[in-house]
Amino acid sequence: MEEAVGLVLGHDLTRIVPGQSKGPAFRRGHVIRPEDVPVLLSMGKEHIYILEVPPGHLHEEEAALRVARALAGSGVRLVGPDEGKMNLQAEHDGLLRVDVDRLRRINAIGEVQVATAFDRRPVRAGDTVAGTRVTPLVIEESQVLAAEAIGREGPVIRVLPYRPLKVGIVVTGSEVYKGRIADAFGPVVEAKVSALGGQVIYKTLSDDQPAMTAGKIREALEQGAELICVTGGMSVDPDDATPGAIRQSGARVVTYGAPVLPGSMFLLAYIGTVPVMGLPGAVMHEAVTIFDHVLPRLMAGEVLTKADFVEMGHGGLLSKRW
Ligand SMILES: Nc1nc2c(c(=O)[nH]1)N[C@H]1C(S)=C(S)[C@@H](COP(=O)(O)OP(=O)(O)OC[C@H]3O[C@@H](n4cnc5c(N)ncnc54)[C@H](O)[C@@H]3O)O[C@H]1N2
Ligand code: MOO
Repeated sequence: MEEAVGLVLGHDLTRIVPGQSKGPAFRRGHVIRPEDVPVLLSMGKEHIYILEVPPGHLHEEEAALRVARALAGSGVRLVGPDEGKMNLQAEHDGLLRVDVDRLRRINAIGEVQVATAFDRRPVRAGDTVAGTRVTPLVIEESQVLAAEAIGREGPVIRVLPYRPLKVGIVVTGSEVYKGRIADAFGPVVEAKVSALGGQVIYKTLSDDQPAMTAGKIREALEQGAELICVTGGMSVDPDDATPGAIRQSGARVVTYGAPVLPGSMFLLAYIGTVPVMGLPGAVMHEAVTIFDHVLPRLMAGEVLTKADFVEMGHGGLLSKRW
């Protein structure tokens, strides 16, 4: 080890003090000093790597940087390299999109590793949405070129911004309309819409009468709503009039019922290009429901079809810890 004094480190050296810290104690390019020797030995380094990159090969940091550039589409910025790893961060709040097929092909190259969050996850500005590093300290450039070729086919990782939509909320239920209980559903919907940058421009109560609810949906539309949420009355009770009311408003129903729990009695319809959602009681009561999966997609401009809902069953049993 003492012979290493004066030589140049080939990669960042990580030091972990359990329960306290993890990070690079020495960085690539550091010239080893005599006082570093006991620290290196305390980190278990009796031997160290000195940088030497043969022709046709890349150092791990340059490789990770090039792979990260190949992955990053709009709304994503690069951070690093640090300990050979590059992170991709969301530049703004939005819907994460991962091209899962391209991701799979890049990870099949061999020694290029790319980990992402799940496709279509809502993310916040500054969230890390993906990370990449290569396995060896020195990698054949051909592997990086293969990743770059896949990246040129189209973006692998993007964050789509939310559109600042004008939103209408129609809260149904005779108990709320007649003032027997206070509305607890409207505030939940309003908070989730506002958190994604939507602006509630219309909010009203309606009795469990299809004609009244349909009329209020039309009123929201006339006042400029670009997305409409109708709450309650979505289930099988004779008083549950909301699906019929949404149909009566002239909306084209994409799905009534979805393979997601909680929230299986959800309805999505469109009046022209304006989405109209029917939100069942669980959306008021549970922290994470189908609403949290569908709203970000609509706000990001996706137009959903029945096939999109059919796909939701796998993973559709939602966890409170999501
Ligand atoms: N036999 C079946 N039972 C149930 C089914 C089913 O398919 N078959 N579906 C279940 C599901 S899923 C849900 S969710 C619930 C209720 O869904 P609804 O959307 O019909 O909810 P409501 O009947 O309108 O209300 C239920 C409950 O919540 C209160 N509520 C509703 N809106 C408000 C509001 N704005 N503020 C405060 N409280 C509100 C309402 O008073 C009721 O107590 O049905 C399952 N059962
Ligand atoms: O549609 Mo209910 O909202 O699953 O619990």
